[in-house]
Amino acid sequence: MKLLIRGGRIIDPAQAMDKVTDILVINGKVETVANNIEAREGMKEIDAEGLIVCPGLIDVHTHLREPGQEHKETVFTGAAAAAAGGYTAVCAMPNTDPVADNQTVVSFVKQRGINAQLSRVYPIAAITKGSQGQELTEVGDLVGAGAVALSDDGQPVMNAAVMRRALEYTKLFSLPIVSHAEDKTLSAGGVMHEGEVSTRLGLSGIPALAEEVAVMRDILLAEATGGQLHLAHISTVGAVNLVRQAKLRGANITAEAAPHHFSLTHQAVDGYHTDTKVNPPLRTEADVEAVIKGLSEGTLDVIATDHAPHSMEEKDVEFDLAPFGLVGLETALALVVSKLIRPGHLNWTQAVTLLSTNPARIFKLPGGTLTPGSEADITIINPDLERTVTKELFKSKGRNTPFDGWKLQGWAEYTIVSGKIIFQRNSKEG
Ligand SMILES: NC(=O)N[C@@H](CC(=O)O)C(=O)O
Ligand SMILES: [Zn+2]
Ligand SMILES: [Zn+2]
Repeated sequence: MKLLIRGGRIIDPAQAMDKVTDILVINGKVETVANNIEAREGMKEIDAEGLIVCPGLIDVHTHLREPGQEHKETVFTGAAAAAAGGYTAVCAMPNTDPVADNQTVVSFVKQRGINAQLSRVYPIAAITKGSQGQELTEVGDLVGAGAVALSDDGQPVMNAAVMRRALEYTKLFSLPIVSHAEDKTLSAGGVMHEGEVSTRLGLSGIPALAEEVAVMRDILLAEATGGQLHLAHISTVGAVNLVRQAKLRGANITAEAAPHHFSLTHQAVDGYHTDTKVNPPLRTEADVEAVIKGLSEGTLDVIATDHAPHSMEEKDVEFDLAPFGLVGLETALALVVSKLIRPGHLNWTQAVTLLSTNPARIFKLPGGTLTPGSEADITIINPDLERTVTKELFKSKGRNTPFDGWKLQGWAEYTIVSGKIIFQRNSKEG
């Protein structure tokens, strides 16, 4: 199998490359990146003129809902959504039913991912049994079954002693601990950001402090243990500042932010649309600016979707009762291009670093570069293509997006895994 991608703008931050050239893929691996590669018989060719060619996007924070909640999403539909969004790999969060806290569920998710033959699926296993926050899981077994990180995402690990032991123990396996940083005693009962909008709408608030207290605790535990901490969905000014200060001290931590936290504020909740109900909640304008600054200066290392599909029936209830979460795989890239690159907050090298290079490095995954010999996981992006987000066209089963009807620029044209095209944009769908 040979694939020649011709004349694209290749952006590979891992080798400080940003140039218009060709790339040849043989047997699933990048063979060469060079000018004027000669086309040979039996080679498939892609004309990438005017397009961006970069290492495949990797989402380190996806909820796939299988096993147990297949009406919301399956590994197959989630991996198809990922492919359509330009992602060549996703890390699947363990808050399934049952929870991925044992080898059986972890290998099941991994195998489902292999069977789908779409984007790669890397399971994340639970930190504690049942994600109940009490008893640690068997890390060695979980790593053996294919877990690439541990997380109780959806729930914080409220017990600091448990988190301390988890950070200590996973050091042996060089495994990141992904923290859903939320102090439940501060967030309890809240359904949106605590501020002027929650007061006006009469909804109970989740204060920024609920995130910041937990972020600070986890940073202290990471510094004390030397464990590898990755902070999920950072959303407040204070949390960005805490991460920045910790990094200046040399702490072994990384952090991510989600597209909805740089694209929307709590004002979007006005109207009580439950597709704006997400945890952590949509915050203030100042928080959005801090997240954007954090991404542009490198305080935040990763853009991750926190793709959290729910069914229409579950979301079609009063705001207080709806589950938290929104889908993100099929809008993330266009939001990065439209909200960060076009306005000049990020350049393309920074965007690819946040979407591919850093995710691969932090979670120690294949891909993340187009250096010869590496996996041919490649995303080809049309930076100028403008489309209207149409949730009915999502490959995901989830329709819970606050971005439906938005006109956005910058969409994946091709998603390639191991040299195989797993997604190609249909020109009719635009
Ligand atoms: N983000 C969300 O609002 N929901 C996530 C859980 C989580 O990421 O905390 C979910 O699993 O639905
Ligand atoms: Zn979470
Ligand atoms: Zn999540």
